[in-house]
Order: sequence, then structure tokens, then C-alpha cells
Amino acid sequence: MSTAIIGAGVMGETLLSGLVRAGRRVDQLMVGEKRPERARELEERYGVAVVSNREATAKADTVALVVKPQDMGDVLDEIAPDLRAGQLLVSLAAGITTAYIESRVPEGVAVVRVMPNTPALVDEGMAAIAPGSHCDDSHLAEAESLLASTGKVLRIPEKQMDAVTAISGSGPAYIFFVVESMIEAGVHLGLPRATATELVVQTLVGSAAMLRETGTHPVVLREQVTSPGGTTASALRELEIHKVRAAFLAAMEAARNRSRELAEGS
Ligand SMILES: NC(=O)C1=CN([C@@H]2O[C@H](COP(=O)(O)OP(=O)(O)OC[C@H]3O[C@@H](n4cnc5c(N)ncnc54)[C@H](OP(=O)(O)O)[C@@H]3O)[C@@H](O)[C@H]2O)C=CC1
Ligand SMILES: O=C(O)[C@@H]1CCC=N1
Repeated sequence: MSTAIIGAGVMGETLLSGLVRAGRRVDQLMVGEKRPERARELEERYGVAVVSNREATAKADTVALVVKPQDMGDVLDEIAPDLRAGQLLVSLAAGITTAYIESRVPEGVAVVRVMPNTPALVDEGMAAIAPGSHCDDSHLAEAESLLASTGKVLRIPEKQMDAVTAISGSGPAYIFFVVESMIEAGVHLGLPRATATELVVQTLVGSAAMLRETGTHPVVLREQVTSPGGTTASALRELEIHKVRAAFLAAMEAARNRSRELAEGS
């Protein structure tokens, strides 16, 4: 099965590199990319053919759209003449609905909406997938296998996609923000930057492994760290005073709302 990736920016290259690592034959992969220097870079790095969007669409069994939501309308108009019924079109764009895509492509093209995230770059991605109206199980399974090469995949109803975008799609950025803040705090407390970075990164990796491997609720894990009258309780009180929990809720509502706006084309 040949796969074309249209839009080889951060997420498109993440998908491409994952497919290559997973052992997909490079002669079964194509990239649609309009900038010549970027095309050369991808050809050199992966040995993959970089062709026009129309050629990629005409030749591939599966087309993955990884352009910005704002560019989606133009790209769909460009490739629509080359799409055919039964072909699989996978969109990784935030906000863009399967109904919108289906309204711009020939009848019978199977559309799957995906929300991936960047940890796919290290095969620890979290992707959610939702079928459009012309999808059968084989289409969904093919989309699942594309994403499974770089991490976990969850099948969800499309109505959950904006919330998923806010949680796991944008999620790595919130975690990096917390890490960055903790490193700065360490430096403020007098630690060398390299020491602070090593402490924070390993603390994050260890905490994530505990969550995954023990399956214990995060509240219980937090309570285990919080000795009565100790340091952690003092720190957590400050986080509550500064309304960090409320800030996370507001942030993720804003991301969910932005995903809905992108669907409206703004
Ligand atoms: N980054 C992330 O963490 C995630 C991103 N996504 C989704 O992935 C999509 C891409 O995001 P991201 O990778 O961050 O953005 P980028 O800007 O890095 O990538 C978009 C790419 O699309 C290219 N492009 C634009 N127009 C065309 C066209 N007509 N034909 C071919 N290529 C084109 C751009 O090229 P040029 O630069 O030359 O314009 C660029 O390389 C978005 O829809 C986003 O919602 C989803 C989940 C996570
Ligand atoms: O910020 C964005 O819009 C994209 C979608 C999810 C993560 N990055």
C-alpha cells in the first residue's frame, strides 16, 4: 500500500520518519512539498520521492494531509481531481471536520480524521482517530496502522476530537512549559542549569513511568510524595494559591475553543 504525505512540516516529517523507522518501504512513500530546498532535504534524509501534490494523490492508495488547517481548503481543491472513490484520505489537521473534507472531494473517498502528537518522533505518540461517513473497517484499520507505527492509537467519536486536540494534541507543549518552569526555578534556587535540567527531565520520565506502569491514580501518587508538614505540602499550597489547577482548565478550554474556530475557517 503506497502512502503520500502532503505537507512535510513538523508533524508531516514526524509521520514520515515514523513510517520509515517502522520499516515501510521508502519506494511506497511519497511526499508533496512545494519548497524545493525542503524537498531536497527530505529526499536526502529519507530517500523518499518528493513530487507534486497531484502526482502524489494520483499514485497513492492513502493520502495523509498534514498542512495547516488554514491551507486545507486550497489543498483539497488542488488534489480533488486526482482523488477517487475507495481511496483513503487521512487528515491530521486540528479543527477540520470529516464533513468539511467530504464536501470538497469526490463521492466515496474514505476520510479519517486524526489527532496525533509530537512524541510520535520517539515512538511514544498518542493519536486519536475518527471515521468519516464513507469509511469501512479496512480504512480505519489502515489509518490505525499508519499511526500505530509511532505510538498508541485510540478510536473515538469525532465529536470528541476538539477536546482530544486540547488534551493530547497540544498536551506536549504544556508539559514542556512545566519542565521549562521547573528548570528555571532550579536555577533560581542556585543549581547549575545542567544539574537542574537533568533533575527535572529524569523526574518527569520517572513520574510518567510510574503512572503507566503502576496504573495508580495520580492523586494517590501525589499523596505518597507529600509527607505531613513537609516540603511538598508547602509547594502544593503555593500552586493552589496561584490557581494552577484553574489555569490548566482555562487553558484547555481555550485550546478546545480554538479547535472549533479553526473548523469555521478563522
Ligand atoms: N505540530 C503539532 O504538534 C501538531 C500538528 N497537528 C496538525 O498538523 C498540521 C501541520 O502542523 P505543523 O506540522 O505543526 O505545521 P508546519 O507549518 O510545520 O507544517 C505545515 C507544512 O505544510 C506545508 N504546506 C503548506 N501548504 C502546502 C501545500 N499547498 N502543499 C504542500 N505542502 C504545503 C508547509 O510548507 P511551507 O512551510 O513551505 O508553507 C509546511 O511544511 C496542522 O494541521 C496541525 O493542526 C496536529 C497535531 C499536533
Ligand atoms: O497548535 C496547534 O494548532 C497544533 C494542533 C495540536 C498541536 N499543535
